[in-house]
Amino acid sequence: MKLVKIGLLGLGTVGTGVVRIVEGHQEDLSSQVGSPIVIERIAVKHMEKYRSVSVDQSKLTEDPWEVIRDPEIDVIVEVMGGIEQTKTYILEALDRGKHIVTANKDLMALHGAEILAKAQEKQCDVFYEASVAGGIPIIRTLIEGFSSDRIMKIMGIVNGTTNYILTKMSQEGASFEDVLAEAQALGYAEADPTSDVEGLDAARKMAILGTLGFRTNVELQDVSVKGISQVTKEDISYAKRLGYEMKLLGIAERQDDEVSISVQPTMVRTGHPIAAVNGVFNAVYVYGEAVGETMFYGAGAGEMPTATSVVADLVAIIKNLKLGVNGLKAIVPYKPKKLKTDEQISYKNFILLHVDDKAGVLAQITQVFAQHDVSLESVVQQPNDQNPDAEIIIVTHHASKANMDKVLNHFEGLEVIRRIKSVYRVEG
Ligand SMILES: NC(=O)C1=CN([C@@H]2O[C@H](COP(=O)(O)OP(=O)(O)OC[C@H]3O[C@@H](n4cnc5c(N)ncnc54)[C@H](OP(=O)(O)O)[C@@H]3O)[C@@H](O)[C@H]2O)C=CC1
Ligand SMILES: N[C@@H](CC=O)C(=O)O
Ligand code: NA
Repeated sequence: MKLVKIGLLGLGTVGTGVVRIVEGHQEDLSSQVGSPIVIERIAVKHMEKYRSVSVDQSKLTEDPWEVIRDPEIDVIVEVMGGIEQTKTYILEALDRGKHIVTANKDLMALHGAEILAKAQEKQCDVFYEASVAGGIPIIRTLIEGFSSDRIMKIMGIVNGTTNYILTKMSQEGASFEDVLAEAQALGYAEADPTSDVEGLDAARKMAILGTLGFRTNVELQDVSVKGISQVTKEDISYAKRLGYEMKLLGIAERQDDEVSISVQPTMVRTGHPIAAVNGVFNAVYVYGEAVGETMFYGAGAGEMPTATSVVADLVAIIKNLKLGVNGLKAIVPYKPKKLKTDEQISYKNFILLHVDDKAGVLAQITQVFAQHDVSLESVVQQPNDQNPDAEIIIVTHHASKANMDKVLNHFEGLEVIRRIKSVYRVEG
C-alpha cells in the first residue's frame, strides 16, 4: 500500500503525545496498517517554541493552510483547538478528499453535523474519539459496540476538573477556590476554567454523546446546563450524611423517541458505580434496553491518554484506506429530534430549606408539595447551630421538572421560608 502521510495541526499537549506514540509504537502501528505511519508536516503557532519531543524543524510551519493544501497529505490530525477558523480548515481538507482525526469537542459539539455531512458527501472519515472522555473509547463503543442495542440512558462524569474539585471538597473538606487553583496547575482545566466550572465543557461532550447514543442531532442549546460554582462544602456534607456523593453529572435520557440532555451537580447514591469515580477520572455509564448496565472508566484528559485515542482513530482511517471503505461508516444523525417537555422530564430532588422554627411550618411546606403533585420520600427537620432558623431537608420521589418548578416558585412567596438553600437532582 502507498505510504499514508499525516499532517498534524498543533503540537501542544495532545500533539506532543501523538508524536510520542507514533514514534514509540511505530513497529506495532505499522504492522497493524501494513505501512509506516509518517507525520509529514506540523502546523504550530510559534515556530521557535521549545518542544519536549524532537521534530525535524523543516516539517514545521506557522501556516495551517500549508498543511491542508499539501497534496501529499492524506490525513489531517487536528489537535490545535479553536472553533470557526478550525472548521474552515477541516471543511477545506474534506473538500480536498483528506480524512480527519480531531480531539476538538468544542468544534464537534457546535458543527459536528455539518462536518459529518460533508465527510459523507466526500466519502471521507472524520473520527473524534478523543473529543469526549479523552482516553476512554466511548465514541467507538456507542457507534460499534452498541449498534445492536437501543440506548436509553447515558450518564457521564466527562469533566475531570470539576470531578477533581468535588472529590477534594468531599474527601478533604477543601474550599472550591483552593482546589480550582490546584486543578489549573495540574493542567486539566481549560484555558478559561469557567467552561469547566459552569458545565459548558461537559455540555459539549454530552451533546456529542447524546447525538451518537440517540442517533439524533443533539445541539448544545438542547442541553440544560448548571455548573458547580454554587456547590458548598455544606451541601456535600449533607449529601454524604444522606448516603450520596455530589457529582457533576451529564445525563442523556430517552423515553420512546423523546430525549432530554442535561448537566448539573447531582447527588448520586453511594453504591452506584458512578459515585465511586473520583479525582480527575472520567466515567460514562450507558444503559441499553438489551444489554442493561455498562460503565466505562479512565483518564478523560492528559497528553498520553488523549493521544492514545487520536492515534487509534488514525489507525482506523488507514485500515479503511486499505479496504477502500472510508466515509462509509460515518454516523450522520438520522432521527428527527424530539425533546422532552418539562412535564415529561422527571427525577428525584433534594431540597434544603431554612425556615422559621415554629409550629405549623412543616405542614405548610408539605401542603405546597401536595398541591403540585410532588410526592415526598423523606423529610427531616433539625435545628441549625449557626442561626435561629430550622433546616428542613427533603428528598422527593420522582417528580416532573414542571411541577418541581411550581413548588420552588410557590416557596419564593411563602413567608415561613427564609431561604431555599439548595436544590439538587438525585440519582441512583
Ligand atoms: N489537553 C487535553 O488533555 C485534551 C485536549 N483536547 C482537545 O485537544 C485539542 C488540543 O488541546 P491541547 O493539546 O491541550 O492544546 P495546547 O494549547 O496544548 O496546544 C495547541 C497547539 O496548537 C497550536 N496552535 C494553536 N493555534 C494555532 C494556529 N492558529 N495555527 C497553528 N498552530 C496553532 C499551538 O502552537 P504552539 O505550540 O506553537 O503554541 C499548540 O501546539 C483541543 O481541541 C482540546 O480541547 C481533548 C481532550 C483532552
Ligand atoms: N478541561 C477538560 C479537559 C478535557 O476535555 C476536563 O477537565 O475534563
Ligand atoms: Na474518548
